[in-house]
Amino acid sequence: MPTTAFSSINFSDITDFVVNEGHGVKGLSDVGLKTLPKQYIQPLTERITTSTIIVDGSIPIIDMSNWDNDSKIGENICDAAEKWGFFQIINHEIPLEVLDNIKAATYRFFKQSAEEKNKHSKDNSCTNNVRYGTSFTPQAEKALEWKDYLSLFYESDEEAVDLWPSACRDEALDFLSKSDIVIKKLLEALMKGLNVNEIDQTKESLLMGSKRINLNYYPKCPNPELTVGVGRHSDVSTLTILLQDNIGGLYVKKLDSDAWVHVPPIDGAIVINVGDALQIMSNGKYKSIEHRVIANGNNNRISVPIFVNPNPNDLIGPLQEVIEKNGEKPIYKQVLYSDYVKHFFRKAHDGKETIDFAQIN
Ligand SMILES: COc1cc(/C=C/C(=O)SCCNC(=O)CCNC(=O)[C@H](O)C(C)(C)COP(=O)(O)OP(=O)(O)OC[C@H]2O[C@@H](n3cnc4c(N)ncnc43)[C@H](O)[C@@H]2OP(=O)(O)O)ccc1O
Ligand SMILES: O=C(O)CCC(=O)C(=O)O
Ligand SMILES: [Fe+2]
Repeated sequence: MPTTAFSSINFSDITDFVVNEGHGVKGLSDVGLKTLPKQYIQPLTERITTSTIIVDGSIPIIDMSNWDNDSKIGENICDAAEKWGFFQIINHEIPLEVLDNIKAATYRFFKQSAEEKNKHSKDNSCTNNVRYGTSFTPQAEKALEWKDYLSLFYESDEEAVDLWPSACRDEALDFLSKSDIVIKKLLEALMKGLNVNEIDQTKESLLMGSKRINLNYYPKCPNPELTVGVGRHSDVSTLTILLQDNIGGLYVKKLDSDAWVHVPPIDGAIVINVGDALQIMSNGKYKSIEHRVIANGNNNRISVPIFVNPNPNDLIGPLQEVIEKNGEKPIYKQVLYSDYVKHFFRKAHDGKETIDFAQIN
């Protein structure tokens, strides 16, 4: 439990309590706050309303079980990446136990005291590769988001053993390593769809040269209709492999529309989405789609995305094969991937605007 009693949290101290002292929004939720602090009230335009939600469409569900014998699975993956930018996979061969273990580890990490978690905050962490935080970029946001997170950038098992929090380290490493086979299958199919038939070492670095795993915690929220769990954004990854629990609340923007579609939790499924890096490499063929998470008034929710990324030192741009073999005009320029990511992290969530950084004007 937080050391500060509910009655003594002054509203002007909220940011200090949540952000600086490391209690997070979980700390606010735990003390039974009845009214959403004003710092979390989002403008009307950023709240999801029933008028923008559609119920007559849903992202594809792709069964991976017959991968070795059925080339249609690869085609369906490419189709989903073009038309939705999002899909769910089932029978993906990541053991269910690995998924259960990382969910339990997420709860274990966030159940710790603020003092323990805050050892990994931006100011206190002894490494940039481990970061505990809240909202997205509190210093750049006009309204905060109702989410705490732990973000772990993978360098090596040895480094993780030394530096990642023991509450979740082994389970996070296991989820990362067990997801590798399916990540390679997905990338193989997506490259085939671009007429890239071989993933050599240079391509492998570009497509999956770095990985980051985030543990997201969305505590029960007073007045959830006034705020968001995560604001509208697209991921800056190549691909994101997302494990969500059974609560729901992730919404995806339907291509070329203003409608938002719910991503229903399916036991044992993994949600896959195309990130900006793959949209850029495919010269816009695969879509990195805006998505967001609502806050929930009744339940806590967790999710665990693995962001599969280029290497930070890679230059990313439309792949040569796409331009040469397919005879396309590039719509994006070459940018250093770490510059792209820094641009993303230094501003508040702003929908699809990050990609303007790479657009040829
Ligand atoms: C948290 O809520 C989120 C997160 C997301 C994430 C979606 C993704 O797609 S994450 C995948 C990102 N890709 C990578 O991490 C791979 C490439 N990595 C890099 O290039 C570098 O590791 C780096 C991320 C650029 C950091 O390099 P470094 O040299 O350490 O640069 P800094 O100057 O320290 O950081 C730059 C800037 O970013 C902020 N920042 C760094 N890491 C994180 C992080 N894990 N979470 C949040 N912010 C981070 C850092 O504070 C710096 O900002 P300043 O204002 O302090 O200058 C999607 C949705 C969410 O809600
Ligand atoms: O929690 C979720 O379902 C999605 C989170 C997300 O979009 C992210 O962490 O990038
Ligand atoms: Fe995301």
